[in-house]
Amino acid sequence: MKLEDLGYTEELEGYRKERHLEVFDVGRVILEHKDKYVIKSNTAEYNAELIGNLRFTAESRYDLPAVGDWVAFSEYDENRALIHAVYPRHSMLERQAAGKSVQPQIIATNIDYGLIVQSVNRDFNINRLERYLTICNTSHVTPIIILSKIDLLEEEKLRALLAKIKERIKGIAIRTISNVSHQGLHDMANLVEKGKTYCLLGSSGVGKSTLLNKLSGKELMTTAEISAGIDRGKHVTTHRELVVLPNGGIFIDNPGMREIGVTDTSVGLEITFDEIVELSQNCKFNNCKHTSEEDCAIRNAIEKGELDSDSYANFQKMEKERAFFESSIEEKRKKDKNFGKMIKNVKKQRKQNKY
Ligand SMILES: Nc1nc2c(ncn2[C@@H]2O[C@H](COP(=O)(O)OP(=O)(O)OP(=O)(O)O)[C@@H](O)[C@H]2O)c(=O)[nH]1
Ligand SMILES: [Zn+2]
Repeated sequence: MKLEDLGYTEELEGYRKERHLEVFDVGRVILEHKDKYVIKSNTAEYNAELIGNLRFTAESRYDLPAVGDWVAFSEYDENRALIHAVYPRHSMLERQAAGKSVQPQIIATNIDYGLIVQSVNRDFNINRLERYLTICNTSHVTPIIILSKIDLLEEEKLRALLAKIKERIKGIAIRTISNVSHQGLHDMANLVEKGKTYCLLGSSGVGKSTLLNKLSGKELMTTAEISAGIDRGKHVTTHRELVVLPNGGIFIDNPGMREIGVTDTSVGLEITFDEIVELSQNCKFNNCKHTSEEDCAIRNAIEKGELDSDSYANFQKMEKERAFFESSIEEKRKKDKNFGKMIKNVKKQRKQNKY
């Protein structure tokens, strides 16, 4: 493998020379966990940590590596490395938190294309599409719209839907695919450029993982689960967040990416799962957790085969993610508020002291 296969460019090589980083090796961050990283070079993968200087001089999260970053590193032991510097980024996907967030959360960096996936059946929502486009545009990521599950829509309706989108959203590439009939998958594979980095954006269940598996020509999500062994002797099974497909495209798929989707779909949760929301209103107890309570409408419906248990499980998962996201946003707001109060108090104090 060459570094170019991981997305390395002449600009990065130029920077390397300019900053005299040739004494170090070059690698790309493929996994981040707390302050531990897994980086991939043209020859191997390393469990890496930051050199103290990088950690202590960092003024903010932006100065520290994230998945997708290029870093200067040195190997100090077999497959163990120290990260000395982070190369400049050409794009960065951040968590779009409401208000000014105390600590920015970088989801991934150096992404060329954002594949915004919406399924044509239940997920399709043009407002949300525009929101994803905005996320891409602010992040310097080129958006491509992917309409998935077209096997579930008549051709005529699909044509009408495309016309509706094109009327409102202009100048953005649109592709239609089905992971079932395989329509459009060939086109999709041809669209993917070697050495370019992609990320899949979109709600849970629209077919992102399935698409990635199809493009990779194998069951990627399972084979990518390799033992990372971050602590010696203790092997942790971790899913690599950056993978190179056989067609040369580099895909970043990490949990944070999904949370972008979840935050934006929080409103849509109740629409997508209207049946579940409606059912839950028929439970005997208002605070029913749908686990072991008597006369639970949800469990009854699942037992009678009126409600798909997979669908319910998916709903629960998304609901949990949404609740988690909401509470973390709430926490941030509180912190911001406290900080604001502190500033106000200091100002007041100053006024009183007349300095
Ligand atoms: N009919 C139809 N079903 C599909 C298609 N693609 C995926 N599915 C099904 O949709 C469900 C969700 O697919 P996933 O690929 O797991 O969706 P995802 O977007 O990765 O979801 P998360 O991992 O939760 O973000 C699965 O049951 C798939 O079998 C498609 O093109 N047509
Ligand atoms: Zn219940």
